[in-house]
Amino acid sequence: MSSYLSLESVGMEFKRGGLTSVVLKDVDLKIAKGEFVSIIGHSGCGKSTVLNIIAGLLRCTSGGVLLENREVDSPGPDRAVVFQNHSLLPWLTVYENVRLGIDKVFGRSKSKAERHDWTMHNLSLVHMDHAVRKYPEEISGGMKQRVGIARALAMEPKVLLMDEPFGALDALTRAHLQDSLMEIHATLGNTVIMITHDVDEAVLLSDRIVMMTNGPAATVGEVLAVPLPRPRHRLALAEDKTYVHCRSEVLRFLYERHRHPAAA
Ligand SMILES: Nc1ncnc2c1ncn2[C@@H]1O[C@H](COP(=O)(O)OP(=O)(O)OP(=O)(O)O)[C@@H](O)[C@H]1O
Repeated sequence: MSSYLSLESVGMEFKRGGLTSVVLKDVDLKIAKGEFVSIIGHSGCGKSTVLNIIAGLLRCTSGGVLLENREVDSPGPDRAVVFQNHSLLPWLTVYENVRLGIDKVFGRSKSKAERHDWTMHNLSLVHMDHAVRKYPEEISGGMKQRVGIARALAMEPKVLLMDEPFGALDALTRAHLQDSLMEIHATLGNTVIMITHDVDEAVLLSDRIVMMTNGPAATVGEVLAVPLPRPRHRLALAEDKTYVHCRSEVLRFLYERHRHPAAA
């Protein structure tokens, strides 16, 4: 069966001077359309490297990535990335930051009025349509991440790639953004791959959690399905048996079966 996105025996080596370091080895993963997948693993195991290979920002040294059966070998608007620290252009307003990418990708296919509407639509998806005239320095960290997500969604990517998107935010803001992301995923049905260090975040948001072994030569250790119905509500889940079980499975993987060498 062919999958929507597939990583086939992906390997990555970095060469520096005469030294070669094997970061990833035989990473195999198949992701279905509309699936929400989290990648979790100890610091430095290679999560960002996996994401950057899918994004086309890095080329793997063996194996390959297929999206709808076509090989991924360069960045493209079909794979939008949201990083931990927002990458908004400080001299542009919230509106202009989102509009810029829309003009670039849809300059020919959408009229000016349609591009305006599309900008506003995506800003309202992340509840930022009230701040269109503000500059990045005038809004909070959480708001900047919202705008970054709007900018990524506006590309209508086939896959939304998120590298610890909420890692720099306080717990409350993080919870709000997680709820918004679940809402967006429910509305648009996008395929999402998210790196996180937060076990609760992984269980709350994901259909499956990919747990990576420690490097060097890191690979997929285990994949945990999260069979919780949606919509999911954090308060109701706190004592839900399936939730608690998934949470402890991930913790067990990280702290028993694949304890970080630095902590051993
Ligand atoms: N361009 C590069 N050249 C050499 N080594 C690299 C390069 N990029 C990453 N690495 C190495 O690859 C390994 C994996 O890095 P990566 O950033 O993918 O890990 P990570 O799991 O995302 O870490 P963290 O959770 O701390 O963000 C690290 O040992 C890192 O030093």
